[in-house]
Amino acid sequence: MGQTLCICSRGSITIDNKRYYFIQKLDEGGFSYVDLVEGVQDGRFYALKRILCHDREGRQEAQTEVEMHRLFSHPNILGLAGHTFIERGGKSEAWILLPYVQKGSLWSVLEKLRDKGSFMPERRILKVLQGICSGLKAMHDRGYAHRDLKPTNVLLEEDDRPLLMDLGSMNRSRMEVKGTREAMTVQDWAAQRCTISYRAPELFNVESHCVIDDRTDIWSLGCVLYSMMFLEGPYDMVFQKGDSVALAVQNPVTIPQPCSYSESLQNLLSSIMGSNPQERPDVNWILDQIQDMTCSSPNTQTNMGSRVLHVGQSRGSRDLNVVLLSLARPVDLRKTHSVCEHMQNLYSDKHQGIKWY
Ligand SMILES: Nc1ncnc2c1ncn2[C@@H]1O[C@H](COP(=O)(O)OP(=O)(O)OP(=O)(O)O)[C@@H](O)[C@H]1O
Repeated sequence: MGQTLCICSRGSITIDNKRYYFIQKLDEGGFSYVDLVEGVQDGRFYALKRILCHDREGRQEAQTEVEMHRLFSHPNILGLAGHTFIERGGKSEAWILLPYVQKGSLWSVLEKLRDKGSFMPERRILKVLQGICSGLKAMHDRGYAHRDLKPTNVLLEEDDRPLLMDLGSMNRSRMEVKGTREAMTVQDWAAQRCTISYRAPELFNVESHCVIDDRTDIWSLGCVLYSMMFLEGPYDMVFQKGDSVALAVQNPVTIPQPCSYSESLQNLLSSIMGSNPQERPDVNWILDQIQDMTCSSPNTQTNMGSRVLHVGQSRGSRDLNVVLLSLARPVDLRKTHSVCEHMQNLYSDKHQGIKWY
């Protein structure tokens, strides 16, 4: 990537000999300002992330973020369009040019649903989760961990394809901690770089002799899944009330009840969010679960116009209880019957009887 940049009077910048017009401010992160710019040559929109580097270490961190973007060419990881460093008054600023994703972050989508009093259907959750896991798998397979996975760091394309972004906290996934001093260094680093309400329990009190690995991302993934289900992070309220997140994450996650999502999804959430990292699954196992659930879970919005609200089994019974919500129009009755037939086929192997309500 070239190092040339000029700021012209008409509000344009040049990176790698290509000019971009400034359009408007987009957002502000904890470490950066993000602007919308338009390529003069290609007419495309880009997000320009500007990071103020206070010292040599800050510059190195920004350089690492650039390198992490370059390392991956994956449909679920945001690519890099260009970058440069500019020096001003003894300080440097990293300018990272990224493809602009108009729909914005997963968090902004969840906020809109919450404002409308709506929710995210299970099938949609599974689709987004699968994409996030595919991006994570690419990172973990190459020995890296994201370390700051959260709904504001996932962008959603128009077709709901998620893109992992903000690779500024990424590092090698395996960190071997030998002694109290190293433990404190890792803990202080996590306090700065891993968002508190999505931070894995083992990063709050790092033990003197331990291995931190990519399962910190799995914890954060659980928090992202929880956010999609309940439109807020599991520890958002704890943090907002000023209570201790470090303490709260030691207990098993509480799933608000009644919950309209399938038991499989609730179980998946509980297994992902194990406080003990040794008991947390890896991303491959989660991808397998999602695959199974996508193929077999009937507790989703169907394209037949009816919605299965609940599937469950009474204790000690082989009967399956199904609560089916049919849309009110008469035409949907026929469709409801086809959902029943479909489910009868799905479950006939495993269950002697299905009770419909
Ligand atoms: N390519 C993009 N397309 C659209 N919006 C973007 C893009 N990149 C960043 N943004 C917006 O800017 C916000 C901040 O970006 P980013 O998370 O990279 O900054 P940050 O300073 O590292 O933030 P933090 O560390 O607080 O998460 C994002 O949450 C998103 O709303």
